[in-house]
Amino acid sequence: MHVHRNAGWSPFILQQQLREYLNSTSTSFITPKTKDQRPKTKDQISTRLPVHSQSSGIHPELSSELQLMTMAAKGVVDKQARSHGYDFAGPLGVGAISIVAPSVSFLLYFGCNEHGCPPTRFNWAQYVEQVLPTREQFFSLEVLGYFVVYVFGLALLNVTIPVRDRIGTPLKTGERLVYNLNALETFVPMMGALAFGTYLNGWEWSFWTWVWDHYLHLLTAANLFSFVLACGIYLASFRSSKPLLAAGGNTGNHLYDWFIGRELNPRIGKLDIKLFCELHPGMMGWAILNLAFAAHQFQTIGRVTDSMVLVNIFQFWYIFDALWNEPAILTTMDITSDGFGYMLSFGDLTWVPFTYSLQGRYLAMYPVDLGFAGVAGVLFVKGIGYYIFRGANDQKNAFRTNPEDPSLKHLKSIETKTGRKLLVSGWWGMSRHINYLGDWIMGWAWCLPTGFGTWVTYFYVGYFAVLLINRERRDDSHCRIKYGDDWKRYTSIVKSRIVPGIY
Ligand SMILES: NC(=O)C1=CN([C@@H]2O[C@H](COP(=O)(O)OP(=O)(O)OC[C@H]3O[C@@H](n4cnc5c(N)ncnc54)[C@H](OP(=O)(O)O)[C@@H]3O)[C@@H](O)[C@H]2O)C=CC1
Ligand SMILES: CC(C)=CCC[C@@H](C)[C@H]1CC=C2C3=C(CC[C@@]21C)[C@@]1(C)CC[C@H](O)C(C)(C)[C@@H]1CC3
Repeated sequence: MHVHRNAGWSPFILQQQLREYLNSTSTSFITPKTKDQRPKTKDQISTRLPVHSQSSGIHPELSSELQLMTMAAKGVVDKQARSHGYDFAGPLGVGAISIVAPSVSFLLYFGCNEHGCPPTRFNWAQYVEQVLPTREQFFSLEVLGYFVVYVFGLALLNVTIPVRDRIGTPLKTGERLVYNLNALETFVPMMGALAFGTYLNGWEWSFWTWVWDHYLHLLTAANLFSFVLACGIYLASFRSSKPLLAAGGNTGNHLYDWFIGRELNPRIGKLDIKLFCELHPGMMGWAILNLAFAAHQFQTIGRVTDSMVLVNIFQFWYIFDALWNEPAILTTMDITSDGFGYMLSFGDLTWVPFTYSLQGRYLAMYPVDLGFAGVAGVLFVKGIGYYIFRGANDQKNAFRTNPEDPSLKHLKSIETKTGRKLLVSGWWGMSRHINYLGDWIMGWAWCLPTGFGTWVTYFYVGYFAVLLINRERRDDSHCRIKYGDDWKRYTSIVKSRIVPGIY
C-alpha cells in the first residue's frame, strides 16, 4: 500500500491506511509496554517532521497526519502540538477585533435608537446630554444575574433533556466525542412557553416589555459574560490534565490564543461548551429579541407591520433551520478545528443575538409598510437565497453522509488520497462555497424590509460579506492541508471561490 506523504487529515481513512500499513509492513511499531515507557515531555515527542527514529515507533514513510494517528494509536500524541500560522493578521488583528467588535455591538445601539437611526439631528453636546446613557442605564447587576440564570438554565437543559446522542468526527488523539444534540428539543418548548404567555397576556405581556426596556442592560451583560467565559476557558486550558488543544490556538501568544481559542473541546461534564454556545443561548436569544421587538411595535402602533412579520419569519426560519440541522454543525470548522476562545464566545453569545436582530429593533421604532409589491420582492430575494443555501448545504451533507446515494449518482466528484471525494459538479461545481452566496443573499432579504430610510440596518450584509470571505479563505487553507495536491486539482477545476465566475 502506498502511503501518501500528504495524506489529507481524514481520520477515518487514516485509520484505514494505518491499519493496512501496519498489516502490510514488516516495520514493527514498538508499543510502549507501560505508561512509564511512553515519552513524558514535549521534548521527547513532537508532531513535527522530520520523523523520529524507529525507537519511537514512527516510520518515516508515514505522512505527518498518519504519524499522528500512529502516535494516537500509541497514546503518545503531543496534545500540546504547536500551531501553524496566524489568522486575522495575528495578535495585532485579533486585538483590534476584540476592541472593535464589542464597540460596534454598542454603536449599533447608540447609532440606531429612538433618537434616530443614526441620530444625526444632535450635535455632539446634545448627543452626550440626551443619548449617552447613565451608568444605571448601561449596566444592571440584576439583569446580569438574569442573563447568567438564562445561560446556566439552558446549559442544565442541554445536559438533562433526553437527546439524540451523536458521535463527533475523530480527533487527532483517535478518540471521538459524544454530543448532546437537543437544541431543537429545547427551543420548541421555549417558544411554546412564550407563545402561551403571550396568548394569556397578549402582546402587552410584561415579559416582552421587560426585554425591550432592558435591551442595553442585556447587551452589556452578554458582553461581560462572553469576556469572562473566554477568560475562564483560556485559563482552564492550562490545567494539569493537559486537554487537547486547537492546532491554531496554541501559538504561545496569550492574546492570540485567547481570541482564537486554545482548548479544542472545553467541556464541563457532558456540556460541550462550544456546541452549546453556538446553538443555544445566542441563537434562541436572537428569536426572543425579535419577538420582543414585534411586541413593542404592536404596543406602539397597535399592529405588526408586514416588514416586521417578514423579518421575524425569515430569521426564525434561519434559527430553526440551524437547530434542525444540528448534526451538520459537528463537521463545521468551528467544531472540528477552531478552539473555543473570545471569537466564538463573543460571536455566539453577543454578536449573533444583538447585531443579527438589528432589523427587528429598527422596525419596532420605525415601522415600514412594504405593501404587496414590496413583500413579493423581498420574498423573491429570500427564495433565491434559501434555494441556493439549502440546496448546496443539503447536497454536500448528503454527499458526505453517503456518496453512493442513488439521488447523487448524477454528480461528478474527484477522488483524493484521503479516500474522501470532492464534488466538482452540481452546486459545488459552480463555486467552492456557493452556500455562502445563498446565505448572503438571504441576508439582503433580512435588510430590505427596513426600506431605504437608513444605511445602518444594512450593516449585516456588509459585515457578513467580510466574514464569509474570511471564512472561505480559512476553510481553503484547512482543505489545502487536508487534501494537499488534490485540493490544488479541485481548485483548478472549480475556480470560483464564492460567486460563480466572479469571485
Ligand atoms: N450566519 C452566519 O453568521 C454564518 C453562517 N454560516 C453558514 O453555515 C453554513 C456552513 O458553512 P461552514 O461551516 O463554513 O462549512 P461548509 O458547509 O461550507 O463546509 C466546508 C467543508 O465542506 C467540505 N467541502 C468543501 N468543498 C467540498 C466539495 N467540493 N465536495 C465535498 N465536500 C466539500 C470540506 O470539509 P470535508 O471535506 O472535511 O468534509 C470543507 O471544509 C454555510 O451555509 C454558511 O453560509 C457560517 C458561518 C457564519
Ligand atoms: C465579530 C466576530 C468576533 C465574529 C465571530 C464570528 C461568529 C459571529 C460566527 C463564527 C461562526 C458562526 C456560525 C454561526 C453564527 C455566526 C458564528 C458564531 C451559525 C451558528 C449560524 C447558523 C448556521 O446554520 C450555522 C449553524 C452553520 C453557523 C455555524 C457557524
